[in-house]
Amino acid sequence: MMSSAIKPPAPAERFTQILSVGIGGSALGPQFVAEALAPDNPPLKIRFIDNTDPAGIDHQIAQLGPELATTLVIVISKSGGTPETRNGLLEVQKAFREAGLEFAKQGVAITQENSLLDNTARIEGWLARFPMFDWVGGRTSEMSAVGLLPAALQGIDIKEMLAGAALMDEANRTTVVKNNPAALLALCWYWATDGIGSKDMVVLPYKDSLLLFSRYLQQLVMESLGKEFDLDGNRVNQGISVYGNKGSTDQHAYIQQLREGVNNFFVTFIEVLRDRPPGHDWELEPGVTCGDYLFGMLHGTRSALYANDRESISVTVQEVTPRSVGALVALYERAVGIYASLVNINAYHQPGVEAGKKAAGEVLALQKRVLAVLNEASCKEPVEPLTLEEVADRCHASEDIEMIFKIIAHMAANDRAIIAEGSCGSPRSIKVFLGECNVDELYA
Ligand SMILES: O=P(O)(O)OC[C@H]1O[C@](O)(CO)[C@@H](O)[C@@H]1O
Repeated sequence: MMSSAIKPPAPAERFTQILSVGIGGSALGPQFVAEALAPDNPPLKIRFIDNTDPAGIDHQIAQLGPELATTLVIVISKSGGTPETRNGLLEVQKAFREAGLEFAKQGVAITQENSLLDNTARIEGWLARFPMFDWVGGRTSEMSAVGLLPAALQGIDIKEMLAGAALMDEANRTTVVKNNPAALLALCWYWATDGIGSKDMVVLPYKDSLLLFSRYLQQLVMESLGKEFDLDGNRVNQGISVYGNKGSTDQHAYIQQLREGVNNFFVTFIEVLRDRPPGHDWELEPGVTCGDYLFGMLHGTRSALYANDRESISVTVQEVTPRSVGALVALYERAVGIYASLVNINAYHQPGVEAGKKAAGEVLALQKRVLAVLNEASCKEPVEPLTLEEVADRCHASEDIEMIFKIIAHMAANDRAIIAEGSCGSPRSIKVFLGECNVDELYA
């Protein structure tokens, strides 16, 4: 990539679209950068599968239609074992098989060497594999192959992104705090939130192309700073909540509450000085352009909030370019690191996420037991529809009866279980069985 060997294709070359499969730090940076910087008619248009929602995946694949044949699929996962990403890959591979296409010729993996994904891509002979390094965190991977490969293929100048990030890093190396942008930002967060996350960070870029900045920052800040224990093992429940969208759009949504409601936030205004590329501006009323209105809205809101004791930070960039976006990414990555040091926590792990993943695994394991019990009862002659209590008893999981109900309701909604009596609106009334008896199938 750095040698510029990777270029977007010329028209009528082999690929026309990119389908990126990844989640969290393996999706949010590329999504933000595509929205911020991709040209209006990129050489390769990018779309994302970033969830294990089957309908969402179907929607992306349906929208590709016959262009699946000319779609480069980039599967991104640092660990190479994230279930949502694995499921997205399996769904896409199924779509390729059904279309009579060979996935390996169009698949690219970005992952740590020897991960499950890396080994799959190697054994199946995918088009290419790009390494992710252990020391690059998922949420700080935008400037690695994770962000740079999709960006380069969309015709975005990745050398300029890196140059912007490098300039910002340079500025952040000074030990003179008032000249160090990341240290200043981190100190502002500390000041605004009393160093305990007492207020939320509302991120408001006044520029449509920066719409996804707040989503990107949400993971960067909250997954890094939201920690139960500090580095000395004290329970601290640290973190700063992040939300936002864009101005002035949000002025017509929730700014009313920010100005007059509960004072539990600070705003970060992202101001972009250049409204349009040179030579395209015009005055829609004497002396005033459309961009002047945006400028007025930003500064009007900022003053109105200030007048009511609501604090804000303003970050100003000249224009939205690969260089300024690279600089913004580096600024926030460093500010998060510095803030973590200020409050004595580890910004670079995420133990809390593991709890949810483990619990999801337990739900799926319970579902297999429920299926085994229902299968046995459904294979009887005549079929034996079971109540919730009966299913729970036979699963030896009476304490999980609510979860068993959820599992059955989900299966019934997807035609994988049949409600013989009662309705899901009144759980104790239902009797359930499977439409088919799968004698040969081993569910447990
Ligand atoms: O890149 P991976 O390993 O698939 O992980 C995806 C995301 O999952 C997390 O581990 C937990 O949400 C994030 O830190 C990470 O960005």
